[in-house]
Amino acid sequence: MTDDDQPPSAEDWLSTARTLSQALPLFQRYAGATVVIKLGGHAMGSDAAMASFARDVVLMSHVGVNPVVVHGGGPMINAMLRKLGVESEFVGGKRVTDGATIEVVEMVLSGLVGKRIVQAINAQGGRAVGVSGKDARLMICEQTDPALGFVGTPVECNVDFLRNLQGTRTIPVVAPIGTGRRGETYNVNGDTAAGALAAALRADRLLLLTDVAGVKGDDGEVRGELTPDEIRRMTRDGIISGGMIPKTETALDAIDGGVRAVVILDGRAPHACLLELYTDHGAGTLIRTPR
Ligand SMILES: Nc1ncnc2c1ncn2[C@@H]1O[C@H](COP(=O)(O)OP(=O)(O)O)[C@@H](O)[C@H]1O
Ligand SMILES: CC(=O)N[C@@H](CCC(=O)OP(=O)(O)O)C(=O)O
Repeated sequence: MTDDDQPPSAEDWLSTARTLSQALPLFQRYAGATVVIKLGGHAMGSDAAMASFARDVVLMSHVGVNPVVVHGGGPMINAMLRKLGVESEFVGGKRVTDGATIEVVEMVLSGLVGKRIVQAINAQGGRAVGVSGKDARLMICEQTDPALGFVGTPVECNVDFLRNLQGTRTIPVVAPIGTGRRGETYNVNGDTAAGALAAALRADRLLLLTDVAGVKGDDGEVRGELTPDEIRRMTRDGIISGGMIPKTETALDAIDGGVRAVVILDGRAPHACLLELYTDHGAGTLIRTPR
């Protein structure tokens, strides 16, 4: 408060107290829950948008949620590969990753992108640490397909390490880089990594933040809720295609693996995560098995 500021009046205090007492039961909703948030490269906007995302994650942590952030960074990898003159192509939504490419992928994800998120969260008063699937053998992978080179599928996730961090209210920020049993480095699709970690943690929610408002039906309208059967039918009919396929596949695998519900939502929308968790209408498309 500066010398010129008036202290808040009793009415102001009362009004704030009323708002807080209304908010408290709402925040009980996810107290103690584990929420895995996948922040895709296309959902990472300006510094202001990143700060807003970070504020939401810190608020979640303050009200008792255990957030685990898993990030992508495809566009940032593309930019660095271009600068270095390294060609790369995607097959089935995954980057064909040779020996030169994996070095750039690891450098960009673990170095640039991960630390940008860590710094943003810490600047908002949170305590974040950046790790990759290599740290504490968090994500052991096998090669997905020899044709894709160093692309890995997680086969073992040692999440005790994440639980220990949660015990000290530290927010893990995970880069989707895995390690092989013989010490290889693997590039893991960010959605796949988030789904595998969410399943291993038996997370209450997996939020996949992307650049569309949710999963759209054949009329172009975003569906508020879909069941795994509806997702399978829409994929068969070609209504779900392109970059949405790895997301919905991740959602189905995560639900099979014990995650209670998955939400695909627009990470560029202000307070997307808070709106999803703390409003009755939620945000994006909720995917879960019918109760
Ligand atoms: N049924 C659908 N509903 C919404 N988006 C879809 C659908 N089918 C395909 N898409 C495409 O999937 C894209 C999201 O995937 P992608 O761009 O790879 O996301 P990210 O970079 O966040 O991982 C959307 O921008 C959209 O073009
Ligand atoms: C195997 C594979 O494709 N890995 C991704 C990892 C980053 C990622 O998934 O980033 P987004 O979430 O921003 O798309 C890649 O190399 O681009």
